[in-house]
Amino acid sequence: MSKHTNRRAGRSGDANRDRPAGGSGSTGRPSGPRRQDNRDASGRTRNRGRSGQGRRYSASAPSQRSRRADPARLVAYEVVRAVHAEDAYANLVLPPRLQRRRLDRRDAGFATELTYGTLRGIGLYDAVLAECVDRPLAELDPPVLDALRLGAHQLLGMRVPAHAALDATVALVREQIGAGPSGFVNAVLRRVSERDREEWTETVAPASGTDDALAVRYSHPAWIVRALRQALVAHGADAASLPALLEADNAAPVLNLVALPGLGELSPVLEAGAEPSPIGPDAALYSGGDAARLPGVEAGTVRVQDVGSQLTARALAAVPLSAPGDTAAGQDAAPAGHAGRPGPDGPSEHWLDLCAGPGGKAALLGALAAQRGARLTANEVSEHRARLVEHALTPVPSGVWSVRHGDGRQVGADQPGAFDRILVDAPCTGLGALRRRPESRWRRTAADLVELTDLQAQLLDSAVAALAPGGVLAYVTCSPHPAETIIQVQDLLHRHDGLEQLDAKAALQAVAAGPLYLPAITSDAAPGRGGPERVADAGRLTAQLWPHEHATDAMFLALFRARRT
Ligand SMILES: C[S@@+](CC[C@H](N)C(=O)[O-])C[C@H]1O[C@@H](n2cnc3c(N)ncnc32)[C@H](O)[C@@H]1O
Repeated sequence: MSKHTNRRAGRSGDANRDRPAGGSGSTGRPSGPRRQDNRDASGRTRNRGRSGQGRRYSASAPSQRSRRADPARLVAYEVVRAVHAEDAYANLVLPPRLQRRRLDRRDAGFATELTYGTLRGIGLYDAVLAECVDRPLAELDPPVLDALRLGAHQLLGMRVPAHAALDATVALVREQIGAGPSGFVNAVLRRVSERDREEWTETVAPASGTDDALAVRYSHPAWIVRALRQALVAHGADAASLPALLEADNAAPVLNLVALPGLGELSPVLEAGAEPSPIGPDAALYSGGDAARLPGVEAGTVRVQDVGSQLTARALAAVPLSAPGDTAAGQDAAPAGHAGRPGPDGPSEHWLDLCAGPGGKAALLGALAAQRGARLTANEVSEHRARLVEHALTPVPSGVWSVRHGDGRQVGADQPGAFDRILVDAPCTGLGALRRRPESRWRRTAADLVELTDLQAQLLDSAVAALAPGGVLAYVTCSPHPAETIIQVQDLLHRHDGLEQLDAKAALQAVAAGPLYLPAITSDAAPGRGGPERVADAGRLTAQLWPHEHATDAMFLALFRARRT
C-alpha cells in the first residue's frame, strides 16, 4: 500500500458515507437518509429540495452560510453534471449557460477550460482520486464525484493555487450538494493537493508503462490507446509519436476559420488578431476567444471549421473528372485549373454531399460550386441537422444548392449516376476529433465500430451507384481507425471493380497552402485484406492528417473515380 493509500479519505462501512477519514476537515454530517435512489425519472440527479428524491443535506453549515459558489465554477459543475446525468453534450450545453450567468470573457474562458479539461481528464483524475478515497469511486454520490473531478482539474490541470481550488470547490459543494459532503470533498482535495501533476502521474501511471498505463497517464480509454497505436502504424506514421497524439487530444484546439471562397474576406479577420493558417488556403487560426465577434462570422461568410476538414472538401472539388474518351486517367489527382466549370455546350456539374449535417463542408463546397457554375445537393438523414445544413448554406447563392432530407443509403437507388462529385463524410467513431468533443472518448466503445463500419459501407455503395461515369468520390472520416479507413477502402475496391483509386496525398497537398507531412505507407505496415494489388495496396494512396502533426483533426481522405467503360 502506498504512502497515500493509508491516508485515504472516507472509510468503508463509515456510517456517514461521505465523511473523510480521521474526521479532519469534516464540516458536518449528512442530514438526510443515508442512501436513496438519487435520480429522478429523467435521470437527473437531485440532492436537494424534494422528499424521496435522493440524499438531502443541509444547504450549509451555519458558520459558512456566506460562502457561495462562484459563477464560473458553478457553470462548469452544471455542465459536467448534465453530461453525466443526462448524456448531454458539453459543447451544446456550455454556451447557453455561459450566457445565462452573464460571465465576462475571462470567467467564460475559465469555465470553459474547467469544464472541458475536467471531462477530458477524468481517466487520470479518477485514478488519482481512487488513491485518496478508501472506497470504489462508483460508490460515491455522482455529484460529489464530479465536484472532486473539478477540484482535481483545478489542482492538477490548471495550476489554480491549492487554497483557491479547495475553498471554491468546497463552497460549490456546500451550496449545490450540502454541508456534509463539503467536508469530505475538502479532505479528499487536500490529499490531492499534496502532490503535483507529475508526481501523481508517476504514481498512478509510470512513464515506462504499457498501453494501459498510457491510457491513465493521458486519460484515454485503453481500447482507444490501442486503436490509435494501430492507426499510426497503419497510416505510416511513427508509433513512437503516440504520446504526442494522446497529449494533443487533451489540448484545447485553437479556433480554425475559413473565409468562404468568393463570399468571405479573410483580411478583416487577420486584422482582428487571427493568424493565417500555414496549411489552409483562406484559413486562419484564432486564440482570442469568442469567434462570433469576428467580421463575417455572424453572416456565415467566415466559418469556424477545422483546417483538415477544409482541405478534404477542397481536394474533392479540385480533382479532375475524367472526360468522355479519356481512358488513361490513372491516379492523377492534380487539380485541373478549371475543374467543375461548365463546358461550352455541356451541362454544369452536379455535386452531392451525402452526409452533410451540420453543414461545415457543405458550406465550403457550396461556395466552391458557386464559383465553378456547379450545383450542390446536400443530403442529411436527421431533420434537425438538415435544418443546420440549410442555415450553413444561407450565404451561398440560393440557385446553387438544395438540401435533401433522407437516408443517404437510398440516394444511389433514387438518383443513379446523377452526380459528378460526391462527398461521403461518413458517421464514424470520431477518434480523430477527441480534443473537440471532450466527453466522447468515454462514451464510445469498440462495439460501436461494427455498426458504424457497416453503415459506412452502405453509404459508400450508395454513393458509387449515384456517381456519374468519370465522376469523383471522396471518402472522409474524422477517425484514423484502420477499420473505418484503410480496411473500409480495401473492402470498397473489392466490391467495385469500376472504381479507380486516386492519389489522395497528392490531391491534399495540391490544395494546401503549405507543405504537408504525409508519410508513405510501407506494405508491411498496411492492415491486410489481401487480394489483388489495387485492393491490397489501397492504403498507399490514402491520406491521413493528425492533431499532433498538422494541428488539425485526424481527418482521413480517400479518392476514387468511376471508370468510363
Ligand atoms: C461526420 S458527420 C458529417 C459532417 C459534415 N460533413 C460537416 O462537415 O459538417 C456525419 C453526418 O452523417 C449523418 N448521417 C448518419 N447516418 C446517415 C444516413 N444514413 N444518411 C445520411 N446521413 C447520415 C449524421 O446525422 C451526421 O450529420
